[in-house]
Amino acid sequence: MTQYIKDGAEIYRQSFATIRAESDLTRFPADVAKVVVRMIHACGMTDLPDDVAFSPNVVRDAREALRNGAPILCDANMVASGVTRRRLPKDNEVLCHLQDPRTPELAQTIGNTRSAASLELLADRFDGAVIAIGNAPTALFHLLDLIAAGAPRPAAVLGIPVGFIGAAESKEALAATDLEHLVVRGRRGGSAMTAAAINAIASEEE
Ligand SMILES: C/C1=C2N=C(/C=C3N=C(/C(C)=C4\N[C@@](C)([C@@H]5N=C1[C@](C)(CCC(=O)O)[C@H]5CC(=O)O)[C@@](C)(CC(=O)O)[C@@H]4CCC(=O)O)[C@@](C)(CC(=O)O)[C@@H]\3CCC(=O)O)C(C)(C)[C@@H]/2CCC(=O)O
Repeated sequence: MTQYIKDGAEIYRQSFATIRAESDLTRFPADVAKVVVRMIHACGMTDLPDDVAFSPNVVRDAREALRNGAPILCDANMVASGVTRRRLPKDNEVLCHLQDPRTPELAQTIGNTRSAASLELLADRFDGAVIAIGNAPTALFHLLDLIAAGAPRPAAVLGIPVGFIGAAESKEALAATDLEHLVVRGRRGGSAMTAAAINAIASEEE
């Protein structure tokens, strides 16, 4: 029989110990460090901390919002699917409107992607929400434009889209705002990493 670790809790324990041994987390406050550990866990890149930028209250404010029942608004179903529901403190709604029948038409009307349109359809839920962008740079750009134009302000924005076209630029644009935010600078990001960040914020347990 092949020998390997079969105990899920032990796998997690050893993973987090390895991440903490191999990553430099010293510049992060304890609450942000826990989030970054879980993001590394989702992508296997122990140099990820070099690219993480954040506002000081992002974890505190996002956590408090979730405890008050705020929804989590996502740009992709992959992000929404990755959120572990049992970690959510108030059985919070996790919403993605990509499949909403109104999305393709709105995308045509605004001349943008379906990802951007799907987020616009959630604008009446922005107030105090936690917004998680893990895939689409256009969704993040559009979110910032909507807020600049007067849409309600979310409690926090996790801006972690991956890619080559607009990903780095959209995250720099978010980091330049006064919104509570966490970003991974540059091309790296993705739905798994973003869901992991939400999961870490939702519950303080590792
Ligand atoms: C340009 C797009 C990018 N997508 C990337 C990577 C992945 N996307 C996957 C999937 C299944 C989806 N991506 C869409 C969001 C789709 N992707 C785009 C768009 C064309 C435009 C977004 C943008 O540039 O801002 C976007 C379509 C749109 O009109 O918004 C998706 C909706 C496409 C679809 O299935 O219709 C779909 C989302 C599914 C969901 O709801 O979860 C991948 C799994 C690709 C694959 O199939 O291999 C992958 C997942 C990456 C991740 O971790 O999330 C990029 C590389 C991010 C790229 C944007 C940047 C770039 O440089 O091109």
